[in-house]
Amino acid sequence: MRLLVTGGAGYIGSIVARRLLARGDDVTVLDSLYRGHRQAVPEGATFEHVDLLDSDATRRVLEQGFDGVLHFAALALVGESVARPEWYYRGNVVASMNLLDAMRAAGVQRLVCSSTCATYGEPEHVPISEDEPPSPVNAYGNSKLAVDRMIADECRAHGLGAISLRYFNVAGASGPLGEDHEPETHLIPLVLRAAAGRTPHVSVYGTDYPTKDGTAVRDYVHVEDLARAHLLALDQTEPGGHEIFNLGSGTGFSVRQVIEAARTVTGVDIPVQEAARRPGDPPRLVAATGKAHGGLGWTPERSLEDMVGDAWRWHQAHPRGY
Ligand SMILES: NC(=O)c1ccc[n+]([C@@H]2O[C@H](COP(=O)([O-])OP(=O)(O)OC[C@H]3O[C@@H](n4cnc5c(N)ncnc54)[C@H](O)[C@@H]3O)[C@@H](O)[C@H]2O)c1
Ligand SMILES: O=c1ccn([C@@H]2O[C@H](COP(=O)(O)OP(=O)(O)O[C@H]3O[C@H](CO)[C@H](O)[C@H](O)[C@H]3O)[C@@H](O)[C@H]2O)c(=O)[nH]1
Repeated sequence: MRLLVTGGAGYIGSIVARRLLARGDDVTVLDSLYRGHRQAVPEGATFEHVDLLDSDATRRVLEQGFDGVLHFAALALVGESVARPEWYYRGNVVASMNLLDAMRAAGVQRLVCSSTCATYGEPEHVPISEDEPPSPVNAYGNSKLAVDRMIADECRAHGLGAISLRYFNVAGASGPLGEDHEPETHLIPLVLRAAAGRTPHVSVYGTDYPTKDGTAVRDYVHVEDLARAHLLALDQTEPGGHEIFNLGSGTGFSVRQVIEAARTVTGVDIPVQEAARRPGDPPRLVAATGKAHGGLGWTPERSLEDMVGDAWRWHQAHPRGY
């Protein structure tokens, strides 16, 4: 297939793009490089240095003709979204609207879009199924939910076939590609920075959560397992249909358990500093896995130790990132 990958210079998009190339697809990466890295665009992909907020440039890229789009490009920092919500509505909602306009004009009929468990906010039922009413608690989640709804309406009105994949906590690396965010806010890369001695300690945000050890629980999924789900989703879009799938392992790990796994993998007694809760962090987010298993035929295969181990190897090979 001829595919466009928006955000393909970023963490998850680059790894999915590499996998698509490996199965023989023709891949174009569109990225503004605002948060991504030119070096992360996999060899063999065509690169378009374009911002989705530039509607004319976006339209010109789509006019090249594609069988489908995988849409990863987004702003994705919860804290930043609370401080600057207008960036998030523009960068996620307006940018995605420009993409849909350009796809419609060019007659592109397949879309797989990155969504997030942040759309559920602080859910009433955990494990979280796709039927849980969305109720985001920050502008990031609100903007991503708006994108999912916009896509659903586009499908109904204009016959697009789309799948929104709601990732839980993505981690790990894949060959030459890994996680290099600046600023970095995610737990696993920060734990590994402390293990490498780049920071004096890792902070544990909140030790008074109603969980087994008092720290927040998340559902971690390996980026390679996630990449495989995208390939399955791409082949299952139905004209006029929009489906949502939660992507997680179904198992929750606390912050302390993640740090313990990193101590085992690295052999370093990683220093920890207990700190206050990070505002807006729910106590426990774990995916219900039934719909992705039944509907996509997807089950994650890699463990927390695999994620931490692969991220550690990547970190050691790229101590300063790309
Ligand atoms: N990392 C996670 O744990 C996680 C969890 C849930 C959902 N997601 C979603 O997955 C997607 C990818 O996340 P990531 O961690 O790889 O992020 P990332 O920041 O590494 O990658 C995003 C890429 O999009 C590009 N981009 C942003 N705005 C753009 C624009 N207007 N035009 C063109 N390019 C633009 C950035 O330059 C960057 O390369 C996002 O949509 C995010 O919301 C990520
Ligand atoms: O230095 C740190 C960093 C994080 N944490 C804790 O570790 C857990 C995981 O935090 P991350 O920042 O790694 O991930 P989040 O669960 O906050 O965020 C993830 O889920 C969000 C939805 O809630 C978004 O989709 C986001 O893109 C995705 O990375 C949280 O309880 C957080 O408080 C720490 O204790 N110390």
